[in-house]
Amino acid sequence: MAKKADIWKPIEIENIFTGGVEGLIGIEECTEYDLNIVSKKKTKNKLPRYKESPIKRKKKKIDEMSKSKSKITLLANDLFSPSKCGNTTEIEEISSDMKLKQDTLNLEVWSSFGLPNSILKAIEKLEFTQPTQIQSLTLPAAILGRRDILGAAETGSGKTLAFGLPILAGILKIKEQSTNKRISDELMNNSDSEESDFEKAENEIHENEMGCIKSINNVEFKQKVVSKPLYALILTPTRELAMQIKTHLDAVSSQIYR
Ligand SMILES: Nc1ncnc2c1ncn2[C@@H]1O[C@H](COP(=O)(O)OP(=O)(O)OP(=O)(O)O)[C@@H](O)[C@H]1O
Repeated sequence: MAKKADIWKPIEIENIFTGGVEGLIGIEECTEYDLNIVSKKKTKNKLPRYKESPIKRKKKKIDEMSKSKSKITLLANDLFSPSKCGNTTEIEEISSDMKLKQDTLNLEVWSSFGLPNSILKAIEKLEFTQPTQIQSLTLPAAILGRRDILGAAETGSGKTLAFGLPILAGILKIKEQSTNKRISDELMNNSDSEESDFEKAENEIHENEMGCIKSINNVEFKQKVVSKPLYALILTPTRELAMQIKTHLDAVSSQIYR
């Protein structure tokens, strides 16, 4: 890991909330990063040799960016604040390890971020052999450090999985905990244990249920509320982006439950 510096900075949120929430909400931003825009020569009279789908183009771009460390120099040396997370030695080890392995194709670097095995398998199946830079910087902080992160990186740099994988990892953890609890309850009560309403609702959920919603003004809610737990809510400025994120996270989660 590069030298420690205060690159992630707390954002003052005074005057936004009227008290009573101190310590509950904290936002940090990373401002000191460079985007080295690679200028492209104008090809006025030249037609493109071939056309690729936008997804293929993005994936290709990601592969190129993962190989070339110089294109985005996004440094976040203070991913984990020692006061909040404690074990900085472990974090530094992970990060330096990560740097060494960045050019090689293996899953060790992904697993050093604390991702569960099922997600690692999904990543392998999707052939995301190494994380992109924004993913390397955010995943350990979000999963191991349980930090809230405000990150920025250029389009096509892999931001969706940077926030999506911690969400999926968190959901898997909740599900694992509730399964363990159910098993231990059953053992304790010699089976026949009553499920709580929450557990019942949770069990009704299709394993891979993800959806896009659109907002409509002045909606009247019907009395009957479906009591399914909401594990995560991702808000996007456009419906197109919501669909893109859903497709992307579906691609990972469908591999998890295969
Ligand atoms: N680690 C990775 N290795 C290879 N491909 C990846 C990796 N992470 C993401 N991708 C692929 O790169 C493409 C772009 O990723 P993504 O859509 O997350 O970028 P983004 O930064 O969110 O872009 P935008 O700003 O346009 O929303 C997707 O097709 C995705 O499948």
